[in-house]
Amino acid sequence: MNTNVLENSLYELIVETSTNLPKDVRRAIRAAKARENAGTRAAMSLATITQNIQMADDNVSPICQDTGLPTFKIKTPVGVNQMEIKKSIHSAMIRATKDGKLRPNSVDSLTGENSGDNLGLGVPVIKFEQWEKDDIEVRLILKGGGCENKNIQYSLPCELDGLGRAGRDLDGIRKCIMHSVYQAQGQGCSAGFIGVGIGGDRSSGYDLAKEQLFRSNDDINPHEDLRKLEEYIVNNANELGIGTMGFGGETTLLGCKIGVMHRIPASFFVSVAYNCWAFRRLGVSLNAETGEIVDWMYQDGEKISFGEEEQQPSQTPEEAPTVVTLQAPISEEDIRKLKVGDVVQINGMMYTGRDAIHKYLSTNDSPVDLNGQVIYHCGPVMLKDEAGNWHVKAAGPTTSIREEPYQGDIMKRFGIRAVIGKGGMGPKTLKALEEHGGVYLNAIGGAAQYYADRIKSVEGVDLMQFGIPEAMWHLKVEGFTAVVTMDAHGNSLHKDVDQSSLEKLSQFKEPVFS
Ligand SMILES: O=C(O)C[C@H](O)C(=O)O
Ligand code: SF4
Repeated sequence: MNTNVLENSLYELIVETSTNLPKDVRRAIRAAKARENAGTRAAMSLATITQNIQMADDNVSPICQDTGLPTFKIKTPVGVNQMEIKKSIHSAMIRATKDGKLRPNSVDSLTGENSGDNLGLGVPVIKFEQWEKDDIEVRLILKGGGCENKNIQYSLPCELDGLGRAGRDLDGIRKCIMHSVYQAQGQGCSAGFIGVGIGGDRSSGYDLAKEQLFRSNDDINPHEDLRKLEEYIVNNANELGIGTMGFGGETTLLGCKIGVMHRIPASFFVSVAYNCWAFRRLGVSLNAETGEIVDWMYQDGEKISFGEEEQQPSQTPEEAPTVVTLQAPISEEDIRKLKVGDVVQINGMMYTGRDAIHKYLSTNDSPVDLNGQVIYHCGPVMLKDEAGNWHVKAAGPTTSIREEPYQGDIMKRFGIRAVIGKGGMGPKTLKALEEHGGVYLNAIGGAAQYYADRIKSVEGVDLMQFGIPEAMWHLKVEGFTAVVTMDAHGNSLHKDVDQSSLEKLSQFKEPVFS
């Protein structure tokens, strides 16, 4: 096999997977958009999502800045050199990272050092299998961290919030899956897709769950009980009212695929792999002699483009939210005027800060004056040009709840007035927002192209020792739009949606499959 051709084919697979959402996923998102009522937060969020999908297509740039943990699943005919394929994957990954199609995402778990090229111990994940066919099949999923963190594994029997006892039967499984959707709230960038593995042990159960994410969203489960369960879950999970980004709404779940395997008598696991709407998985068939791509997977049917006319749903004046323009630095008085539900448009500076920065600021001084400023929970994809200037390639929000232990104290200590992220924060931050005069602003998770477009220049960077995604980038923005979901008056949309969805979950307590 010609290794250059093979490397090019794998490079193409990586770039397409990161930038071009598969057709089955696009169909599900389009259907969800059609279900939302015009003017609601869910409809506006879905309009941003579809606009972002289109921008990623047009710019050939990452749909989401978190290009995830790459997992390759490969089937080869007998006699193909698997070590050669592995080497070509590694060089294709390095190239895709240099070209800004992947974020440098591989971090040493002990030192925190980013390898810079997306390679590392166990990264990327590559799994080989042999088969009888003549072609090589390579499937790739780029699974982001926010949704991965919402995976959950149940050991039956167990007691579940809102649902009571889940026993070792089909109905207990049903309860676990309903609960898994509830517990993800908006933090895995709903509306999501779930893969479920029934049985196995803790590791093979999760493998089976992830295997389901490689099924086409439109396929029909040949196992009749599982087909019924999949249908039940998609229909009823959408009654939970969590909605896009956890803002409330008609669609919470876009797909559910369930697989089953045997278990040993003492164990009964139900493992759920949650994937965000930015469901990046594709596959190719390669000619085993030449390494050329002969076919693409998941690409049946018409390609759905999300054109201009679809972008903004029409709004009646009374439904339209209040839009407030903020110029950073922002005064306490202006912040206290904001209420949950307001839409803000930010102009001026914002500073990125995520996990490493929050930990750092809890015991160190800030490299810049943050008084009145805005912190953006974001780990962007950045590229340096030949003149040494940085450019933003993708820059959506990251899950904020991870900063809950630090956020309130840091806001007070440095005088920060607003934090932007996604998925909301908890009671400690809510209390600090009230005491100090601060707001939490929710941006649309995954909309990395949409937000990159609002960033007009990169004015500087600090704490680069933490690596590109974790450094503190100084960004100048214009018209950066986000929704107030936690205000300085003790209100939190996240708390409200959590409570109302728990009440709705409890309506699914009675047995269905007994
Ligand atoms: O790492 C990121 O940029 C985002 C992450 O995927 C998240 O959802 O929190
Ligand atoms: S930010 Fe959201 S869309 Fe992007 S990888 Fe994380 S969970 Fe997925």
